[in-house]
Amino acid sequence: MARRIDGRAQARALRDRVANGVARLGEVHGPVPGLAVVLLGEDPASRVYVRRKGEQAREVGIRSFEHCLPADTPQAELLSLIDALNRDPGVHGLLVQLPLPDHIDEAAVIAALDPAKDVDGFHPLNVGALAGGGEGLVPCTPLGCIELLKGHLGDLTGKHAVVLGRSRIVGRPLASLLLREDCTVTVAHSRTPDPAKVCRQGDILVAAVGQPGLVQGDWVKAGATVIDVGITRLGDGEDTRLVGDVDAACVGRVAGALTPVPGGVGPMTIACLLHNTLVAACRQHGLPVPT
Ligand SMILES: Nc1nc(=O)c2c([nH]1)NC[C@@H]1CN(c3ccc(C(=O)N[C@@H](CCC(=O)O)C(=O)O)cc3)C=[N+]21
Repeated sequence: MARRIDGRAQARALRDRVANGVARLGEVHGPVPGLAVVLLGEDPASRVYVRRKGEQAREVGIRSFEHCLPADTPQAELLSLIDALNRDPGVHGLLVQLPLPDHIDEAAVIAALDPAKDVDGFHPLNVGALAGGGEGLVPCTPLGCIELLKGHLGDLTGKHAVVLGRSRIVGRPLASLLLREDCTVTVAHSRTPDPAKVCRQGDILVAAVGQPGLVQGDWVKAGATVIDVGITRLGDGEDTRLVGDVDAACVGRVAGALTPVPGGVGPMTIACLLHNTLVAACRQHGLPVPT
């Protein structure tokens, strides 16, 4: 049976490190890091994440500002809120919850963020910095995947990593991060012929497509480390459950280690958001980033 990689425990450890970093900032009379989250509309799942981010931010000593606006908020109003938060010296990290309602131009909103406060790492300057090997802010979910992999495997040098999915938010930035860790990287996606055969080559396999149970036992090399990024809520009403992109029952018999859903990548994503907020606050004040 595959070992279960405990995302909750690793996320807790990362939050402890962030809390220490925040406390050390206080000792040198640095800023209290602040994180602003903007949410448009009533999507209940998004509200849960926003609340969770707020609670965990406060636990590590980060100030949390939540802006929940109605779904029909005009784009101009959203842009002027972003402008105000860009200028607010108490806000070091700024995140707009995605997806946005149809009448909003997502690219325009992301471009309006101050890249130094863009703790999601979605602004074109941060995307470019990551692709070019520079020092920007890195998207939280891919960063969480790297943390989980290093926590389990240690050094990733020379491992063949297969990323299933090429999204802007996970697949693409994760491929860049794995290259930075000196992996051999293959990206497979919806137009890849025989994706099972490609995935089977991976010492590391990361599934990030949002298709519940897509990855079966014969998609996985024996002993591989498998990270399941997909989080899909199945069912309705009272009777719902979260499922990943990996069919855990059969993959668990082949893989060496596997992240669960829930309790895997999700909690690490939030911990990395807090980490990015600390990093952003330090850089904005010209202070060294605690490690
Ligand atoms: N600008 C932006 N940045 C995001 O990072 C972002 C976003 N928009 N929009 C929505 C998605 C989704 N997302 C999750 C974060 C944590 C869990 C998480 O912690 N999940 C728990 C379970 C949560 C539950 O029980 O519902 C787990 O996997 O164990 C899930 C999903 C961040 N997102």
